[in-house]
Amino acid sequence: MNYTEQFKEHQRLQATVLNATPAAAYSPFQALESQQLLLDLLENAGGSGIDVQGNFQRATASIIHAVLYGFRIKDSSDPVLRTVVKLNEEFSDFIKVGAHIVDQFPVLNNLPGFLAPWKAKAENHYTTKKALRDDNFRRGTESKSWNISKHLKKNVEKDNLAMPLDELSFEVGTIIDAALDGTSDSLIWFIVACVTQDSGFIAKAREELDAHVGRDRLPIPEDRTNLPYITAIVEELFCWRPVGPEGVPHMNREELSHNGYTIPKGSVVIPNVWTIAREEAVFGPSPDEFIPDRWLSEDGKSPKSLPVASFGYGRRTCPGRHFARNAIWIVVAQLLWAFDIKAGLSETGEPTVVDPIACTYGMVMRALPFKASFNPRGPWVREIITRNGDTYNRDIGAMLDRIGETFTKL
Ligand code: HEM
Repeated sequence: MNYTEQFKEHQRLQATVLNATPAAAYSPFQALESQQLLLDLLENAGGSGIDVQGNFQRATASIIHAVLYGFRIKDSSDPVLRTVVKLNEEFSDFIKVGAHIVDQFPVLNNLPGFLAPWKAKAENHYTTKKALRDDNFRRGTESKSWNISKHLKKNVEKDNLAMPLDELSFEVGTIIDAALDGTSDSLIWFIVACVTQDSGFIAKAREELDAHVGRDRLPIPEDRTNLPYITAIVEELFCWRPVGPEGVPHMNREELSHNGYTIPKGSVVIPNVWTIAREEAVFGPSPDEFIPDRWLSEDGKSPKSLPVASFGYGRRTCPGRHFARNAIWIVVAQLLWAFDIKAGLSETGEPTVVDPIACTYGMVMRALPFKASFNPRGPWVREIITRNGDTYNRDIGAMLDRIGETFTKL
């Protein structure tokens, strides 16, 4: 969508539920799903390892579907989750610059459908997406407890905004699509970092966790100020493996001049996020190595503010960055607290070799499937993770209503 008044209206709505303050309200739910993830990983502990993708996708999908629509995703084969994953993959293929000849020659869009196969593909994509989004939005708005769909619908009606409900439904679905890949793929890259890049960062994180959290409870979001090294790990993750290394293409609305180059109005500008994240003058030496310490102040006691390109920039910067940071932070803290994470074993019992750069190409840089094993660091881990049983017996309606109450005070 162009940078129109209509687009700005959507951005304003997104800000009301995704800015730093509202985003903090979702932390209890993110912690709950992180705990469920630990339980799921614990189930497979001691074996030859598991394919990590399904578990991390499920956890992320469950957080976002719960807060946006009021229902959780309990299984990685859930049809709602599988449809979002498939649509995101299709979308990533569609928007590759030059993927279709019509991108170079827009006039070809006047051809009849049988000579323009991209039209049927796009139509089919849209129809599936709209049906899924409308169905989820209906579930959300008809649900008894608070959720973002209900909250936004109420605000659109209260403020008399000229936004039809199916446009709002599309808006909420866009947040789901945007949130799923970035968050789950960053977490999967974290596992790759644990398995392939440990030159001492795990021991350092454990030292911090043992000192401030101990072994009687899981880390919680409120521990964040005491755990700057965990924050440093998360920031390094965004830089080491930006999930969108080619950023998102933009078009400049005015002619620009940069470093002596003229960029004519209407050019497609593609930010090279990968290279920006490897700028030694900003991030220090060895940018290809996973070095969380570069994100710490000189005394090592607080995170250092460095620019992060992974979330985009300017007026289109990712509105979900606070949500993403919170969700990833709690999972990283709890995983490091709980497990020794190693590469999975082959059929003959040998550790498999995980290639730290094996990935998909397209809008999203996703680690290729690999196996990892998650073994509890000690007996206290199983005791604490299983202490309260399955998280599916929690009253999520009550949790969501508490988030709603927080919103009334914002
Ligand atoms: C590590 C996780 C994430 C990364 C790396 C990421 C990155 C990005 C990037 C690069 C953009 C495009 C910015 C541009 O156009 O320049 C974007 C857009 C967006 N992101 Fe994120 N994001 C992440 C997680 C999330 C989450 C958790 C949410 C919501 C809860 C979210 C919601 C959005 C939305 C709504 C847009 C705008 C989409 C549009 O314009 O249609 N993102 N994100």
